[in-house]
Amino acid sequence: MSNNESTNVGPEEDEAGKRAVLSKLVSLMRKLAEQGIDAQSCPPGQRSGLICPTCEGGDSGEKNLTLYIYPDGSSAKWSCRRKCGLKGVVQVDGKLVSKDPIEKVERKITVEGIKLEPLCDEIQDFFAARAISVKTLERNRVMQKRIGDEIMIAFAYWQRGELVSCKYRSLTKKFVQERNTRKILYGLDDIEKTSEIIIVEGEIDKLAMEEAGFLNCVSVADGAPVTVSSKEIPSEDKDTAFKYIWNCNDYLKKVSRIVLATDGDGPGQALAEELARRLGKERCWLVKWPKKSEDEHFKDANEVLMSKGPHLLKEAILNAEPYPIQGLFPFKDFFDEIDAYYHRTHGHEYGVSTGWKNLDNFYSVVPGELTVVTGIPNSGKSEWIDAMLCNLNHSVGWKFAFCSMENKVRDHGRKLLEKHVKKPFFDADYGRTVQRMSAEELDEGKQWLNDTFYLIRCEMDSLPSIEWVLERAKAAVLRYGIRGLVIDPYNELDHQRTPRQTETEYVSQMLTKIKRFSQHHSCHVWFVAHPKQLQHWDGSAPNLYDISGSAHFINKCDNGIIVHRNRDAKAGPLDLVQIGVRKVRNKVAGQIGDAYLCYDRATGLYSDSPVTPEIPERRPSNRY
Ligand SMILES: Nc1ncnc2c1ncn2[C@@H]1O[C@H](COP(=O)(O)OP(=O)(O)OP(=O)(O)O)[C@@H](O)[C@H]1O
Repeated sequence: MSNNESTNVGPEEDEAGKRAVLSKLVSLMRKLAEQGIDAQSCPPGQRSGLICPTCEGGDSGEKNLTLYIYPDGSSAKWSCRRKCGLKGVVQVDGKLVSKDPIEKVERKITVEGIKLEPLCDEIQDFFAARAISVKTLERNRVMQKRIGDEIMIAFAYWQRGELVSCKYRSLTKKFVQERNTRKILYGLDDIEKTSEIIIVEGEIDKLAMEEAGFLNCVSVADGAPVTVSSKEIPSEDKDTAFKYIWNCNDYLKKVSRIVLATDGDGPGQALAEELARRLGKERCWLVKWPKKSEDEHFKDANEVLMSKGPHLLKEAILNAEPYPIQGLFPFKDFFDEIDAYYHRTHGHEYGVSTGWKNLDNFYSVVPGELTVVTGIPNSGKSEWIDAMLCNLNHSVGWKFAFCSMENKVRDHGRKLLEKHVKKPFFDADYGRTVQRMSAEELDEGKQWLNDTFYLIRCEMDSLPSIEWVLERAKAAVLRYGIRGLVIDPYNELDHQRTPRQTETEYVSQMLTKIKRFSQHHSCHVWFVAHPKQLQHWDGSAPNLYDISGSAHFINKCDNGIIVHRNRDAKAGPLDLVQIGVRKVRNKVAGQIGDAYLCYDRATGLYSDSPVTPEIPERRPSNRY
């Protein structure tokens, strides 16, 4: 109403209007009271919270019913925020428009009303053939009904002494259900006082369970879905296929252990999954039916009872396994792997020797691990890794992928060929002592290069991201069967961080990705990282903590190695190389310590050094 209109209304008319609204409100309150809603204290024009007359606010008795009375007193609407489904609208001059699905569909039935009869001999024989006793049939009040000229088994659905619904099954396996009755679980009263229950897929399976001594069993009311739904679980009022679960929630919510003994076929397992999704997987166990033959399992409880008897059925139920929860495993799921490890059937369980006896005690190469290699510039990190890969290829035939952005391909090829052929590529100064490799040796070497190494190179101007590199490495595992990946060096990758990400967080996440790749593909990764600019460097070997970027390199790697070479003729031979193993997570693979190798400039090969001199380390640390 506009301001103009309100000023035009006289005091008498105003009073008459108020009286009309009041009279409508009185009628409305009466109509609401008929619905069990006491709206006496609810002012019109605003939402009020009341206790729902259907669900009574659950155990906590909360005021979940929202009632709204229109300001003119002409009508009111309500809905319950709990999942009882009560909704409705009432008009003073019109009828109740109830939206309550239960009100609409629920029919009250009785044994006499739906004309149930005691079981005839034929049906008793049918059950006897299925190993179901008369005693069990009687306790479950299984009856029969004539529909047309057919006699059907009547499975009565009781709840606290009241007949709620009835399902009929002909001997030829046709099913009919009493229409417009409330859907509940079959045998519901049997689980009222138990904390452990069994859910089966059919009424006859419920009876079979009783023969095996389990009374605490219910059957679903409807059959099984064909597959598991890919959608979220619908809200209670829309979850029509599983209405029987929601309707029995008061019984089910008290239960701590639920054994799902649905059929072993696809739909039966889909039903188990749908039930577990609704009931909570953490309190569900799953039955695996025993074997029927070499490659077939029994389908359900009744089949096991008929073929193997009550003891085996009982055993199957007692052997139910915890329902699988994604990401949560019992240790026994890994026993095959542990056995294979113990018997060393996969190979390389102790790690593969790098090819140098001096290093065998400290470091060997285990598939699926991450080794971080550091050392000051020009210390020979790349040379040593290349030499090791050549050794690994010669000893166990492994293949590798290189992501080494600093190397020109032809230079890298030259260095690898020299190690393989054991001769210099050129007859330049560095190799004058040994004869140059022949053209034939080059050809054979090229073939070996091609069969052994794969190159991950970003042809674009931009630097590759770690994800980009790992994607190609994965392809190399699948296509060529590589067993190792070298990323050399770390600072040649694109390290764009999100605005809020610290370098530490970034490094941690990057290394997690690398480790996941290496473990998943059983592929060893060597990751070369440079140390920070060392101030006042005295020529000694750096420490793992000197790696530029973050301490995560040391924390996350399985092995940490420092390559260092002597550049002081007074301190020892100039070809002497120190391989400092500073971290070994897996004691099977090695231990902390130093090995000394000799470097041959002509061929780029390393050999075991006969001497083990003391080369002082910068900032000695007892951490690694
Ligand atoms: N012990 C050694 N004695 C003499 N020269 C060596 C020795 N080790 C490596 N070199 C030479 O040093 C050069 C650099 O080696 P390499 O590229 O492997 O070092 P790096 O530590 O990986 O260097 P950067 O950190 O710059 O990548 C190569 O020419 C190699 O032949």
